[in-house]
Amino acid sequence: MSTTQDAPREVLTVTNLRVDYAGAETVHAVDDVSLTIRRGEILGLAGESGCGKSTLAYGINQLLKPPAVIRSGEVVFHDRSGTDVDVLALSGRELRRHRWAKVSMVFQGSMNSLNPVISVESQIVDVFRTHRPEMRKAERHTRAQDLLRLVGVDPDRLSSYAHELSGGMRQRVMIAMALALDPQLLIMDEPTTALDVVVQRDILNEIMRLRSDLGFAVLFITHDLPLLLEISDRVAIMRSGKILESGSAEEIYFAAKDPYTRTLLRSFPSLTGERGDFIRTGERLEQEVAR
Ligand SMILES: Nc1ncnc2c1ncn2[C@@H]1O[C@H](COP(=O)(O)OP(=O)(O)OP(=O)(O)O)[C@@H](O)[C@H]1O
Repeated sequence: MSTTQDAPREVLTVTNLRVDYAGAETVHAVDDVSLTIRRGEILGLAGESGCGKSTLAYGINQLLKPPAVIRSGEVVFHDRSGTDVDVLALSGRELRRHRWAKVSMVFQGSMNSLNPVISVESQIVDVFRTHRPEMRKAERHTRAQDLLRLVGVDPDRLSSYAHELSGGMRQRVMIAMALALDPQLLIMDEPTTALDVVVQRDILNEIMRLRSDLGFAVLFITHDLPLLLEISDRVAIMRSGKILESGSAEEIYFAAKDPYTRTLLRSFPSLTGERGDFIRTGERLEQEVAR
């Protein structure tokens, strides 16, 4: 576990964040959002396409590019050392360091961002060369092997190139890279959507196992509410740039307050049928993978 006893309970606080896309017609993509991510939890963010989930995720990690404009608000990262970091005030080297080492991201398309002409090892090792220049070559190699093992990929694959790996393996490599510097928060934006169901389940199991072994928090973004209810400790529902409500997965499932959340729940037959009795512990995930 990487958390220390004195580490703050929260890992990230977003307060009144507003992000617009400027243009002929301004889009208020994130509209006065406040949310807290607790250390070590999986916070699920659900909402229909276009509601602003990705804009919020990019905003949290200061990855937004024009025409996106952060109008107001604050994003504070609470480091395990006890230091608070004003993320939106970071720039240059400080910001790059923050992104890999403190908060890292895995996207749906991440697996396609592996460089096709560089081996898996060189790409993982690059993270260490940049961020841990003091590491010796042998140490970088051992750590790269460990990381692949951690995400369920044979370390022999270090010498492979992206085209020699399946989609699932490539996404696992991206998760390994995201974990390379022991971040305290992992933002995952539809990380398994492009994969087939069995591979998706496998990787989700892995993420849950790693989370409990390593203690990082996860902001998990998807439009797939049933999946989110299964894996999340808490769930936040987003619509038209706003967080409508948030609560434990059980609260959202059994006692959603907002009519929109109830409509969203009803729109997934798997949640209302016999198989909808979700079990969040991961047991069902394992059963499904075993089947
Ligand atoms: N580059 C851009 N320029 C203008 N508007 C944009 C841009 N990117 C996103 N938007 C708009 O901002 C709003 C939020 O988009 P965003 O991609 O954050 O939503 P989302 O919930 O992540 O959707 P999806 O699940 O489809 O990725 C949408 O109305 C979208 O059309």
